Order: sequence, then C-alpha cells, then structure tokens
Amino acid sequence: MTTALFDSVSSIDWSNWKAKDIATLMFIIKDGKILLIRKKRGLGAGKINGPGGKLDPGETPEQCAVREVQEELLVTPENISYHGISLFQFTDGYSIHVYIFSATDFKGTPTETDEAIPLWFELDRIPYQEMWEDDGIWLPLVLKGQRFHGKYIFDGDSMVDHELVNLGPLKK
Ligand SMILES: Nc1ncnc2c1[nH]c(=O)n2[C@H]1C[C@H](O)[C@@H](COP(=O)(O)OP(=O)(O)OP(=O)(O)O)O1
Repeated sequence: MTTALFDSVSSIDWSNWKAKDIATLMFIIKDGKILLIRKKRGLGAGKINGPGGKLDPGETPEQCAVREVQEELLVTPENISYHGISLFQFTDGYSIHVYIFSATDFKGTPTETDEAIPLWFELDRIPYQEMWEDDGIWLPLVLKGQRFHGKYIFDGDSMVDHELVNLGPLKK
C-alpha cells in the first residue's frame, strides 16, 4: 500500500515549497468577451484554458505571459494587470507555480497555431466544465478585477483540496 504524500493543502509546508515548473496564464478580456484557447499540447492538452506556458530562463513572468500569447495565438496583449499566483501540487509529486495576468486590449488577429485554437466566450458563458477544475474558483475573481493567492492539490485531473485568499482589487 502507498500513502499519498500530498493529500491536503494543510499537509504541505508551503514556506519551503518550491515548484518543479514556473508558468503563466493570460486572459484577454475585451468588449464583454474573454479570449480562451483549446490547448493542443502540453499539460492540460484538450482542455479549454487561458493561453500560457512555462517560463524561459531569464524571463520575467509578465514577459513569459506576453510571449506565450504571441506564440500560441499570434497576438500581443496590451494594458496588462497582474492578479496573483496559483500553486499546484499534484499527488504524484509534480508541482507548478502559475502567475496569472489579464489584459484589456491586444494587437493582431487571434489565429490557430500548432499549440492552440482561439475561442471567444461571453463572460457569462465561460465553459468551466471543459476547463481545469480550479478555474471556476478563481477565474471569476479575474473577471471582477481582484487579486488573489491560491493553493491547490490535484490527483491527476481531479482537485482534492484548495485554499483561495482574495487579496482585494487590482492595484492602480
Ligand atoms: N490546474 C490548472 N488550472 C489552470 N491552468 C493550469 C493548471 N495547471 C497548469 O499547468 N495550468 C496552466 C499553466 C500553464 O499556462 C499551462 C502549462 O504549461 P505548458 O502549456 O505545459 O507549458 P508550455 O511551455 O507552453 O509547454 P511545452 O512547450 O512544454 O509543451 O497550464
């Protein structure tokens, strides 16, 4: 019998926790719609999510978030805000630290690439059932212009525990 090392948020010493990967997500929200992607490869392939991906060496999180949208959808986000972080610990030992951004404008035309299919949704029709389980917890805070800090335990695709702290409105 094996014992899960990570079965709840409280079972982890977060002050000494260090993720295997660091990544970003960027949500472009314009004219009452949000630009999401159907992810074609990488972690979460097949799901709907915001565009994003892992940090390259020497990059800041914001630089990564912009580059990933350029690579995945051939557009450049503009007027960017930083919302906070989501820390994901998987029961198999994998972990990822994700910085979350939004933008109210962009340059270019969202275009399908090898990595992603662009999809626009009305803000009250976000397809949470096709997204990571945690997205329904914190994406509403992005839409409301809030900052937050979240911790999540996943067993494969299933969220087994979470803790979300709302840090209030975006800094001006
Ligand atoms: N649970 C959850 N909810 C919402 N979003 C995510 C998760 N887990 C995640 O990993 N993510 C996001 C964070 C990143 O944007 C991607 C994962 O990065 P990935 O696409 O694998 O990174 P790339 O650098 O684009 O991929 P490769 O080049 O390594 O293929 O998912």
